[in-house]
Amino acid sequence: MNSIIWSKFKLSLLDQRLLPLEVKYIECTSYLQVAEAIKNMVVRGAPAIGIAAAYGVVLGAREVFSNNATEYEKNMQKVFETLASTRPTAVNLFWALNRMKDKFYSSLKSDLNKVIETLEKEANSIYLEDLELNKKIGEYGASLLPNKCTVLTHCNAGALATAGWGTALGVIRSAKQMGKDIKVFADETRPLLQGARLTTFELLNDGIDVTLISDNMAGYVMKLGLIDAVIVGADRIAANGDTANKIGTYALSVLAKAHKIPFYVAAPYSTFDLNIKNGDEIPIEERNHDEVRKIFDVKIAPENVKVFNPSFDITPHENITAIITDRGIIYPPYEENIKIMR
Ligand SMILES: CSC[C@H]1O[C@H](OP(=O)(O)O)[C@H](O)[C@@H]1O
Repeated sequence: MNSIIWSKFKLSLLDQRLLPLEVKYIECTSYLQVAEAIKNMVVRGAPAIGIAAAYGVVLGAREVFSNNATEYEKNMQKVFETLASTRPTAVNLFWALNRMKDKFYSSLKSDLNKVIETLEKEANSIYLEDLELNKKIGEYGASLLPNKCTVLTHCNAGALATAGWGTALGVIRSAKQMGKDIKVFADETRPLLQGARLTTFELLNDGIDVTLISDNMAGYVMKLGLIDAVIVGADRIAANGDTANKIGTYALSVLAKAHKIPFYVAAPYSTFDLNIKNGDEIPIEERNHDEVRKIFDVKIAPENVKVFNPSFDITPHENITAIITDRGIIYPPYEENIKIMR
């Protein structure tokens, strides 16, 4: 099931807020609609956010087109700024927008009338490249797993969070494809339940054995000896290997370390931000408090209760056994070995 479908100047986004209860696409014909969709998590997942924003630039380039290059450049600055302001943590958003910005300025100089066509080609290549990256991540990661293995994962780092196949779930898919006996425990992942709603949905659709647990069960499941490895996705990886991922990932890494269970991060090169030294520099998005007070709009807490709702946390590189990438598996010392991602 594609989370993102582009057809000439219309971007259809699978409304992931409704899954698994309803399959519905939101059709965007304006960059402002794409920005809203990213902000409201219609589309979510670091690579998917970057891909959607890239197509948002294509729509914007058509909406604000001007035959006057200076005016067009000014108009497009607003498009880039609007899309960049949607969510702060996943570096893939800024990576994709920078690629589109470079293409815009280079094509502006060559042929004003070819700008939109050039941008559409770039957005398509970002989409198709992500699919290839995920397959490579899958192959490298699957080689790490024993023939019979139970993996715990958190949130959704699957086909719905990417152009397809997935990063953490891509490793699981590739391992199954290699004939390995893979079972999965999926954390529900409060507050928006990407694990319960999206990961189980994907894995059941693929016939992969998945057991849903609430987040607070992870430690006990590890203590019972049911977990052989933890594999999660990422939203931004710093130059020392510190990794931003869905809230709850840090706690999982501490539990895995305590139980001597390997903890893997799976991510493409577009998730690395080697301009920042460590995780302290990664902006952590804080989201609407009702995301914690409600589930599917049903109140589960007093409406006037105070809430703290960080959408991500930082897993220190010391807790990460290895980072599985499209260029190979990176082991500590990360500051040295992460250089293959430059
Ligand atoms: C393949 S990266 C997916 C990554 O993005 C998720 O966050 P969100 O659902 O808020 O976009 C989560 O951190 C996943 O690991």
